[in-house]
Amino acid sequence: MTLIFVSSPVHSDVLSSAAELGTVALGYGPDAVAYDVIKAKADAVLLRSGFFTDDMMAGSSNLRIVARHGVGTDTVDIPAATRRGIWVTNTPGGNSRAVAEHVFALILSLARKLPVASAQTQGGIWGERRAELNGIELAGRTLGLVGQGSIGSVVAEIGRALGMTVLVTDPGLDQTLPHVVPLGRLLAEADVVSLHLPLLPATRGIIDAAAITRMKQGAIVINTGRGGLVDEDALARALASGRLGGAGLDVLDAENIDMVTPLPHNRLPIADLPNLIVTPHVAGQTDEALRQVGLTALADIAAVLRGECPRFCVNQPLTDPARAPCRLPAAPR
Ligand SMILES: O=C(O)[C@H](O)COP(=O)(O)O
Repeated sequence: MTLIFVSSPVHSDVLSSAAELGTVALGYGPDAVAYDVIKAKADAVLLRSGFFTDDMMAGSSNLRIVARHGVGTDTVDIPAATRRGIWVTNTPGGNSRAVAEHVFALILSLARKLPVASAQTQGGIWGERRAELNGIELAGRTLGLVGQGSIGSVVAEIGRALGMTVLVTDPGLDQTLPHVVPLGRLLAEADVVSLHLPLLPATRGIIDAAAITRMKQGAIVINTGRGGLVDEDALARALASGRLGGAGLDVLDAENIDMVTPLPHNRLPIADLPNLIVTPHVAGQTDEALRQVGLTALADIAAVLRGECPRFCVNQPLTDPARAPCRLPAAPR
């Protein structure tokens, strides 16, 4: 009997479809089972947040596929999977709209100081401190996107619809396009800088103290990509001093240590700042996106279990039985 391990909560439609493919073991909830306990029997893993390491693959002798529920594959040891004959897939585009809308939820909340306004009002302060709540309008302002893959493209579309000028830094785009600019120019001109990049050695700390000094006074930083793209200490200093106007973070560097519980010391690296909003890696978490992403991941699990190539493979397992090579997508964005 086929065994599918589902690491973290997924859409109910995804669970019922998974049950049609085989037995489902859950890594969460009242019936939670640790992966190590079932690893010898698992045929497929549907992986949400959390790591999937070489150690976890060792002893997973039936395992054919680790299907990432999402775009980023930074939590999976892909070389180990390739070596061990395990497919790794992801779900590009499935949560782009959800993440892009979350980007604007953060931008608009910061632009209109909604967290402070709501806290004051619910705390019984109605009109007397309204002057502290003056906001800014987005129309006519410049939105700088560092990276423009599938998510960045939707962010750009929404930004333009709100009357913003969009600048993009992305080495993968045609550099002669008028809105494609070097990072230095983007930082100098953008009122809002939004990051849409994978975390790589070259992108770690792309928004650090030096980058912040190049930004406009009062600019807003949004990170829904990966923790570690922003130097959180430098960001906290710039928010506290008023050098930056606000920041919205859906991801934290601590997630790169422990994705599931990224606050191991019960301490947010940056906190208690009125111009900061932090959300717990939920930008892609709408009902629509969860369903779409989960079903896409499951379709690739079904394909691999049938002996077919998955649609969204990010590796080509070395020891997979001979078959027509799958077309590998471009590097993850
Ligand atoms: O990689 C992604 O697309 C996001 O980080 C969401 O991932 P998740 O489905 O594991 O929450």
